[in-house]
Amino acid sequence: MSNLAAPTTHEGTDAEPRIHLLDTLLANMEGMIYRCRIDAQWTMEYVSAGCFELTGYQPQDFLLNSRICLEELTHAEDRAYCRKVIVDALANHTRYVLEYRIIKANGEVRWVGERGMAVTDPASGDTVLEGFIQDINERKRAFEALREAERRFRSIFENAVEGIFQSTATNGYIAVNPALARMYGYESPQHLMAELRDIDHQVYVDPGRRHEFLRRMEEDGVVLGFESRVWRRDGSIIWISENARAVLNDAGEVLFFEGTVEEITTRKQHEEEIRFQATHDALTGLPNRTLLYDRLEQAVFQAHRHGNYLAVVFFDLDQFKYVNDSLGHQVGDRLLKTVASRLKSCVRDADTVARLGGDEFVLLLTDQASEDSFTQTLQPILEKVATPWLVNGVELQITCSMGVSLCPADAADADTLLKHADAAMFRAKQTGRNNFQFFSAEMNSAINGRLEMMTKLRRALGANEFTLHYQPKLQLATGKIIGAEALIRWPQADGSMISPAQFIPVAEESGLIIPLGEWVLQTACAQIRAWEKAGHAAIPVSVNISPLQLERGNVVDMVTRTLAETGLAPQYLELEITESVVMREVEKSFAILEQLKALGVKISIDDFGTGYSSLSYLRRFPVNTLKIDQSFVRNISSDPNNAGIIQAIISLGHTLNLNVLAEGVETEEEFRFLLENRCDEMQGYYLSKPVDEEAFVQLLPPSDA
Ligand SMILES: Nc1nc2c(ncn2[C@@H]2O[C@@H]3COP(=O)(O)O[C@H]4[C@@H](O)[C@H](n5cnc6c(=O)[nH]c(N)nc65)O[C@@H]4COP(=O)(O)O[C@H]3[C@H]2O)c(=O)[nH]1
Repeated sequence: MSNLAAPTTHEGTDAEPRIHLLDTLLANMEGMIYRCRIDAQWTMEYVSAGCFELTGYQPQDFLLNSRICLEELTHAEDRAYCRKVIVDALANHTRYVLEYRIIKANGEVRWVGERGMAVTDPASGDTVLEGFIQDINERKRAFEALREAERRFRSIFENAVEGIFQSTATNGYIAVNPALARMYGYESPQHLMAELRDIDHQVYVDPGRRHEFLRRMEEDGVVLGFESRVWRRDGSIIWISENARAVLNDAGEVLFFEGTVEEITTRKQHEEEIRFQATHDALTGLPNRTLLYDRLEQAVFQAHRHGNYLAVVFFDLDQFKYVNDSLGHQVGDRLLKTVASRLKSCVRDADTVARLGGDEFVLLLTDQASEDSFTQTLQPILEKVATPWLVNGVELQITCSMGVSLCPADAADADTLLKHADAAMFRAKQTGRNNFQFFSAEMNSAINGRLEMMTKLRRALGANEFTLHYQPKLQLATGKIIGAEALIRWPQADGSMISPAQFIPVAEESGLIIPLGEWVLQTACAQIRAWEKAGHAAIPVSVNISPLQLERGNVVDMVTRTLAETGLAPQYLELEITESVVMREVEKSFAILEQLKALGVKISIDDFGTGYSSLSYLRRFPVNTLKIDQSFVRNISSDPNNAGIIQAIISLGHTLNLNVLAEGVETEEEFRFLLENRCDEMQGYYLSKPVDEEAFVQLLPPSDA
């Protein structure tokens, strides 16, 4: 052993080659083989050549501590540890294994690994240590880096806000982090893993959810944004979103799944709120038009499929506008809420009560075995809605009208069913309200008739097809014609006339009454001026103002403009407003009438006696004339009630200093009665039917008469 620093003796020549081999091996070995004494310096007796590579010192530097000793070479902080491990091994007669730092000759600190054992020197009989020291700096550094990375990842795992899990394909968890345990309501990850052994049933609320998770995993190897409802430990339910992937082995087999879990309950609640708002009515919480259509389409589908009946009920409160106008919107809203809950209480859970807006509701009654069973549902609704309710200590009552269309009998699609139910509701209103009507084919033709009429009306207005007739008014005391009522006429190509009773309601319904009414006003005013200019005595002409004109059209502006355009003095224009319209919106009507009065035009209340005017209102209203409705004039002799009513109206009118006119006077008898009862004026076939302008002009007295 040429580079052995200590002298060694070997007996026998056959040992030479072995010694040579050992020499070579020891010299070329990475690391240092040593023999040392068990003393304070670990005094070296033998050090192999690898010593230089390992420490930067020559083997001779160590031998018998000539320049440096092993104790000194060892990093000061590790010396005690090294000594303890060795001493313990000696005591236990075992090998020792150490990892510690040395300080090389150039001052560099490096990690080394050492293993060795105590041996007895056969020559001296002393116990010495023989061992091997190797540089493990790189391995140690890699290990440290790994440990650091592991520590960092564990910290992320432990402290993440999101839940993190590893789970098996067979329904159990391998690892979960504290966030997931908290999210699912468990004390710790350990508790969660101990208790949740069946993810399929214990975690997911909706059956088949785990199956879906596994299906997607199998298909794509990942599951992204997987939203589910899951149980918490206390039985409550939360929404979660999972992102997960399959971890595979080299053979491509699934080892486990790992992923993250985010709680999204609040987001889901917001989404749910937004969805609810988009599909429900804010005031009553009932389904709105959008949701109604959805449900209706489904119900139609089901009715076809199962052969059951479906009823679509159009529901509208009677005179709801009065409640709103007279008691205010707050009371109106409360009423609508009350109605909504009453309606719900009358139908089954599977049925739908929706609000379309205003006081319009739609009911979908499904799954009925026969058409008759609907009647049994609707009758109680009429009664329930009409039950009085208390508002600020005052008892109020409101009724409703309903129209019903049936699927499949009346229509097979949602739109037509709704349209038919609406038509039937219209009929219920016409037949005195507080009732329900089933749709009939004849209603359908009425709707079509109305639609056709609307189109024709619009065209006729553009083509200026209308004309005015005038019906004279007679002053009973003098027998003189003192005015006229302008009445619209719609002559047809065949010489016939369409009655205003037919087309005025359609014009009202379509809004066409606004331009039509303006045309009437302008034509009448221009006509009076023309008569005047032609040398006839100027007489006032009255024009009918429709409810919609009063409600929507700006009547005051229209009259002001027309008077200015035609140059007519306002006292020659009289506006006839129906009593029921005035009474419908008392305050609004009052304001408009005041402004009209200020313009100087006259105002008469048409159809008086049919609209329940109260005396106090009449006194306030700036009107000139009460026109007794023709229904009272008719049969005066045969019906003493009518005679009494007319006498009462005349006397009331005179008390209030108003002019009283009776319309629809057809007979001498009626004429005499009115004369005797000091009615001021009359109008009717007895004197003249409404006639065209040329015929009317013959009735007019000359200007100096
Ligand atoms: N049986 C009978 N009827 C008599 C007698 N005297 C007059 N009449 C009719 O009674 C109606 C009186 O007009 P109204 O009550 O305002 O009722 C009017 C009015 O509400 C409406 N109307 C007519 N022209 C206009 C108009 O220019 N504008 C508006 N908004 N409505 C109009 O149409 C309704 C019907 O008008 P008309 O068919 O012209 O019917 C007129 C008139 O021809 C009589 O002695 N016996």
